[in-house]
Amino acid sequence: MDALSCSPAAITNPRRATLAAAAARRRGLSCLGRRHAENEGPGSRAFLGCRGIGQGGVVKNEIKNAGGQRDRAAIDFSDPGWKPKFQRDFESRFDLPHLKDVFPDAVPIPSTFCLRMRSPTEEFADGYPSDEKWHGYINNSDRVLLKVIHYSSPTSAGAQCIDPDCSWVEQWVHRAGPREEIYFRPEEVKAAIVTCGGLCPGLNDVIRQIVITLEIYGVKKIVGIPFGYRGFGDEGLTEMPLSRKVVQNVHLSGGSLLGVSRGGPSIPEIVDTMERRGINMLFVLGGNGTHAGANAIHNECRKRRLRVAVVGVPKTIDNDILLMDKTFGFDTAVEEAQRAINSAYIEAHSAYHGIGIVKLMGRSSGYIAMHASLASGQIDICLIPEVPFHLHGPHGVLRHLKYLIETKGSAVVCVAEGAGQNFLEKTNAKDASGNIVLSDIGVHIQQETKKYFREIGVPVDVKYIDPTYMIRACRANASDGILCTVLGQNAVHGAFAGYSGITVGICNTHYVYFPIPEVIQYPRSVDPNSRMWHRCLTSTGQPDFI
Ligand SMILES: Nc1ncnc2c1ncn2[C@@H]1O[C@H](COP(=O)(O)OP(=O)(O)OP(=O)(O)O)[C@@H](O)[C@H]1O
Ligand SMILES: O=P(O)(O)OC[C@H]1O[C@](O)(CO)[C@@H](O)[C@@H]1O
Ligand SMILES: [Mg+2]
Repeated sequence: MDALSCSPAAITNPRRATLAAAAARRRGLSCLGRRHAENEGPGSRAFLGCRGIGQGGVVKNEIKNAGGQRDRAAIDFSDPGWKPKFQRDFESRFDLPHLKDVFPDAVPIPSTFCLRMRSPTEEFADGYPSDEKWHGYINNSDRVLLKVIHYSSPTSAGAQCIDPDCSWVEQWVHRAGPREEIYFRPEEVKAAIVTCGGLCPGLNDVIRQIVITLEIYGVKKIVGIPFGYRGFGDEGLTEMPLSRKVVQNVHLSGGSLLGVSRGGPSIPEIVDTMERRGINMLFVLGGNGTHAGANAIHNECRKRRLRVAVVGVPKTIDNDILLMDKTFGFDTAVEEAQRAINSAYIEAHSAYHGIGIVKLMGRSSGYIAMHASLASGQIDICLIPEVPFHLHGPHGVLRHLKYLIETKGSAVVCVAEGAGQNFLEKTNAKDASGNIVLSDIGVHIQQETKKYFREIGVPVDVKYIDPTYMIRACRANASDGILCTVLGQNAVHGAFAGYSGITVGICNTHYVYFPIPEVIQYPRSVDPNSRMWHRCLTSTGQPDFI
């Protein structure tokens, strides 16, 4: 069935095609679309069949477009001018909010960031230093291409098309980096850094780079807000003065120098505190929730007409922020997960009928589980939230485990924490930030596995490993260290350039700024029709579990 599911035979034989389409749906493939494409030729019908788009020329575009966004507006593809209109809309969506939007008369000054001649101890009594010959700045009009694959058909694996013909539509986003003109005088800046949400490898590296870069601009007043947004509400939590000296070695250990938290004060309370303390540059390190907060702080500052720059740095081992190649900490988490997987493999391999089960983080996205499975090459079954599965029944995970025990003698399962929540009783519990507290799928699979093999009278030795907090409390690896360095520096450049309500990211290996709302519309998740998920299936050799 698997072999047939997208084969030409499935396309020409209607019964097989039905079976194939069902199998493809289970895997999240676009086989149905391919069948239509073969029968009716390429173009809009194929696109309709593939993605279930509505009738007629005006198409309610519910798919993810090439920017990874769910389109909000209906696009009339019969209009020959739809493409430039789309691009204009895209450009305005990705335009970066700037202080000049609120203060049109704001006058920039030449940048104080110059690598040739800066001295961090310099005072500005005699004017700002400058080096007109230095060409290290980014032009405000520099752009980076958001998506680089031209899919020739919606049926291509992982295709993200805007229109039925999958036309090539260039989508440009703003290049990050130092600008020649800046909108803050360094001696008037009080910069604050806050780290929110769960821990993530690299937080200290980013804090360190923000401090170092601020000092190179000439900023003297730099503080850390203790324990996330909570530090803005609790007067007992005092600001931590930061300098190059303080942060020099912080990247050598994991965690956050400043501490983290979930929940905290309301947005007006946060902005009240910022006003009271004279904070006019805020660097916010966190995930989706933190960025929603950062954007709300930015809006509140605008409402109050405060000259404040709020800049985010996306932090999440889950890698669930839209549009970027990856978030910092993800690589390290995947690498650290290898240790747990390898231990589970050795335990399983050394035991008689050994089964190893490893649960990895990933509330709604299976990136860590998928990448860790791919990297290790030791996983037989990878289960992620994006791909439904059965535990029991002829196509269930347990039946496949029996097959693996019979044929290989051992097996290793990697499950993301958000997978298979439908099997578990909902707790209805929420954390301080309002995130649903998930039930433990790892423990459930462990129990069901033991029960199943007991019932069929096959002895197995099940070992369960939950390295959850170990994979995010460690220090950043080299590749994350570099990513953190660049993101931290760019966050400072963005703030000095006068942008606010933005975040930094890596996009096709280049560094960019995004308006915050564009990256937090919903959590980024693994596309079951992506080449990466297909590669994972190829590597594990697992069948559909539906
Ligand atoms: N919609 C929102 N508006 C304003 N603030 C928010 C919002 N969602 C969350 N926050 C605040 O942001 C902070 C972090 O949120 P959350 O705990 O969801 O972590 P996160 O940033 O998503 O990171 P993680 O990836 O670790 O979950 C909390 O202090 C929370 O109160
Ligand atoms: O136990 P905590 O600290 O609330 O964090 C758990 C959550 O943090 C995350 O790692 C996100 O950072 C999720 O994968 C996980 O659900
Ligand atoms: Mg979150």
